[in-house]
Amino acid sequence: MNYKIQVSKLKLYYGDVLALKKVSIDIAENSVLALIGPSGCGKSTFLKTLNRMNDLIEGVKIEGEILLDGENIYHPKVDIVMLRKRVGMVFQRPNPFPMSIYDNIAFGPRIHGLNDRARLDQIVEKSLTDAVLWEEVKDRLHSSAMGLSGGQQQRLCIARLLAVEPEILLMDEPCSALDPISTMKIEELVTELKTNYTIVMVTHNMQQAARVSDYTGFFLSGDLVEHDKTDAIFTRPQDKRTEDYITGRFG
Ligand SMILES: Nc1ncnc2c1ncn2[C@@H]1O[C@H](COP(=O)(O)OP(=O)(O)OP(=O)(O)O)[C@@H](O)[C@H]1O
Repeated sequence: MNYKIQVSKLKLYYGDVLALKKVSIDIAENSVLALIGPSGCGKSTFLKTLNRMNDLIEGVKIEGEILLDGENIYHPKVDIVMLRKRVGMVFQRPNPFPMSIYDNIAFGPRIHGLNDRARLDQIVEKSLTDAVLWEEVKDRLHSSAMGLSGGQQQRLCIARLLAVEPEILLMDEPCSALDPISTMKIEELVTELKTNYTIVMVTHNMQQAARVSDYTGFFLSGDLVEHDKTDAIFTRPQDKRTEDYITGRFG
């Protein structure tokens, strides 16, 4: 098995509070890993360590190691802008920029120095096609992205990530603000995207974890209690706490 990310003995402190306690997990390339667990158990904190989003928070201290393609992403020489290009993130609430659909998608490539109009046109069409949004927006590319529905905005945010050709997509409860049909579209999209990307997704919805992920990790109070193939986690968990959680006995 080819591991895209290898996390070993990762600890994260917010000041004196230990929010991640020696988390170790290997994440297979071109797979979907779902992270489940009760509120406040450290899922989002863990997700953010994978593209160093926690570095911005004062008082955060990180120990342990995260390798991306074998290279430590916490090495002082790592270029964080390049890291975030490789490891993109989608948030709970869609956050399009207040500009046109086209400019949202072209934003990243332009920042990275691309200004050729024909090439940008191609990237915009490909990214929107890959995010299964092209057909819905191709006739209004120059209208404001703020006029899209919530579900369309979330797919736009995914298209915006794809435009800079990442390798890993981090998704923090990407469907929590969406209706059931938009949720289904994002789930179908995730299943398609894993052919080309490695995806790590936080979700509160266990049916969603069961539907879209290949692997599932269960967090509790900063511990990664158990991780395995999704099917194994949901049918024969090894740890009593995982079983209690997935059967709804707590959380
Ligand atoms: N910026 C911060 N400063 C201090 N403590 C924080 C910060 N962010 C998170 N925490 C704490 O770290 C712990 C883990 O939080 P985290 O947001 O990772 O949990 P979560 O599992 O994603 O929760 P939820 O499902 O509610 O989003 C919590 O106790 C939280 O209060």
